[in-house]
Amino acid sequence: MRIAVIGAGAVGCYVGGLLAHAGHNVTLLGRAVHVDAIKANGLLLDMPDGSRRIEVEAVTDAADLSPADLVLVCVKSADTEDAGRELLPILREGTVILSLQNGVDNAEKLRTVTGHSVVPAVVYVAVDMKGPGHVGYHGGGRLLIGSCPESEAIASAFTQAGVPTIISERVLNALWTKLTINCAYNALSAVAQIAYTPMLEVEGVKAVMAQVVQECQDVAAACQVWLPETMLQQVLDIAKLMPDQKSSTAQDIKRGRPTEIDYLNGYIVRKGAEFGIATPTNQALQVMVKLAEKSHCHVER
Ligand SMILES: NC(=O)C1=CN([C@@H]2O[C@H](COP(=O)(O)OP(=O)(O)OC[C@H]3O[C@@H](n4cnc5c(N)ncnc54)[C@H](OP(=O)(O)O)[C@@H]3O)[C@@H](O)[C@H]2O)C=CC1
Ligand SMILES: CC(C)(CO)C(=O)C(=O)O
Repeated sequence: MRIAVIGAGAVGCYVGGLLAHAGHNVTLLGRAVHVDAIKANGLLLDMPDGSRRIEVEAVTDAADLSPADLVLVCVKSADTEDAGRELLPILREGTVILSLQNGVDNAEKLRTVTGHSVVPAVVYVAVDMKGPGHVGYHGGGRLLIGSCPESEAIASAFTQAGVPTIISERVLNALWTKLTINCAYNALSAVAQIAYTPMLEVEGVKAVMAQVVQECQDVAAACQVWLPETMLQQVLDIAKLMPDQKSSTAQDIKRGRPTEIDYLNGYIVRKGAEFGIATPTNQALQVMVKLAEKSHCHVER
């Protein structure tokens, strides 16, 4: 399968690297710092059983990409539309675009920009870039992808490559469930730079999370998405699953990078406003992260 990965960052390098290792024809499109390192030394992937170097094509210019059977969009949500415009020349009639991103409307944005059908995916993996062309793995690894005629072949290729993938007719629900978890954890962990277990021990935190979840449920219902009745319990259980984890938003703030908060709590606020649903807790958390972005913006790169 000819695969183009738009966004040679943590998720793109992890999934693209494993697919290349399994023998697929993969090209990563990314920034020079990572592409130069990958060209010089291969992609370095740290796994629990040791590190491996993977030979994989990498380019910085979309014009150097060949037509693809499968395009994986792995950029942060703020970059989705630009990525969609960049991938237009490599699309053919049968090309499948897969959005490997958090947030619930990236596939829709890509559909609008490309005029092509796009399959959403939920990414249950924790990875980061430890340095140029160097991916660190911290857990998980599964994907849930939406259904399309090619889904079976894609899921099978991914699973064989070490990315266990299942197909779901309810991928939008799963994306909303993940969004709700992100809304409850990411901002609180970010503004305090605190891990989940100590965070939940602070008086009032669970009550704030319950308010966030209720607002997400109300907005989801207005969007015709029904979150599970056990949503709050699922949220609270995350801290037991990853007690020492700090959110990706906390990590972005620490590194002085822009966060995805406008597509997490910010999305709930915007959609709530559209439907006349009050979302004061999500709004307060969004604003707190925007403030933290401003005050921490040159802390650590
Ligand atoms: N990391 C994780 O464990 C998980 C991430 N996700 C989601 O996956 C998505 C990707 O996250 P992640 O991999 O962590 O992000 P990263 O920032 O590590 O990777 C994205 C990379 O794409 C680059 N990029 C952005 N736009 C373009 C473009 N048009 N052409 C080429 N390169 C581009 C970015 O460069 P620059 O920074 O210079 O813009 C960056 O290097 C997000 O939606 C995230 O929420 C979901 C689950 C887990
Ligand atoms: C699930 C969670 C909250 C784990 O840290 C996450 O997805 C994130 O940090 O963005």
